[in-house]
Amino acid sequence: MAPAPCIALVAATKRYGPRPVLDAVNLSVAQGAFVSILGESGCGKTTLLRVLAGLEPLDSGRLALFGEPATDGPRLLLAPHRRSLGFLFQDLALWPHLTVRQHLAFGLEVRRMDRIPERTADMLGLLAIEDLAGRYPQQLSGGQQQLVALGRSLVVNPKLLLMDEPLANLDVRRKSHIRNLIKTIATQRQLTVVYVTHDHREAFALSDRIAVMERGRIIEEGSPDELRRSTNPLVRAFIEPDG
Ligand SMILES: Nc1ncnc2c1ncn2[C@@H]1O[C@H](COP(=O)(O)OP(=O)(O)OP(=O)(O)O)[C@@H](O)[C@H]1O
Repeated sequence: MAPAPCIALVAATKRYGPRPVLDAVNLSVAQGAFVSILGESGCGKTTLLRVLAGLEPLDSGRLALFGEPATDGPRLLLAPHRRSLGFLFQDLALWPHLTVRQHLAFGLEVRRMDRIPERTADMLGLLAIEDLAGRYPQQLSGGQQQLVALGRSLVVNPKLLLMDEPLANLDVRRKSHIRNLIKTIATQRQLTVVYVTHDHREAFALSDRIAVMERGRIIEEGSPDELRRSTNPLVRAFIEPDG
């Protein structure tokens, strides 16, 4: 039997006002897949991630994670900390009073995981930030802060990683460094990744699958090759903005 999809979202609808921000969204993501959600500002990408993380209930529709019911309409059946996921949101939310090492150790302590010093040291090494371990966020560059936030989301060994524009605000060199790092770690650990971006180049470079969102709906979903061949004018306009 095929393993349950990592994410099975069915008819997810969410309103803050009269117009739905998520409008009957269906999304199925296989375990180990790297999926980008591509769409313009305000189309509902962040809201979708928040629903997956369990930070937002739905008005209607349902979500299962790894075959386990997680959200059923307004009811959260699995709390965020029980969803085996890591997230990296646009606002990095680093804590001014914690050092880099303490940021990495924090999630391990909360989850009462073992071997905290070893796991912390391994993550510092993987991200090549050992020399920053004793620094506070205000003593780090933007790119270094981004690495700390990435480390904090990965150190707890999530099965699913949710990323909301993790490369925004970085210069080209740092962008490419962190993008390669994310892809390598995701492949090595067979992580399932949902990666939100409005940059089609990023989505095509990283993903196995891309879902294009427009006004709260997924208007097309497929492999990068399938999307390149799409005849949907909205999709074409999005992937060829200059063409
Ligand atoms: N808590 C909220 N209350 C009211 N409206 C909200 C709330 N959160 C989001 N919205 C609205 O829902 C819509 C979708 O927002 P969302 O943040 O999901 O979009 P997005 O695609 O992630 O945009 P961006 O790329 O700019 O981050 C927007 O019109 C936004 O103003």
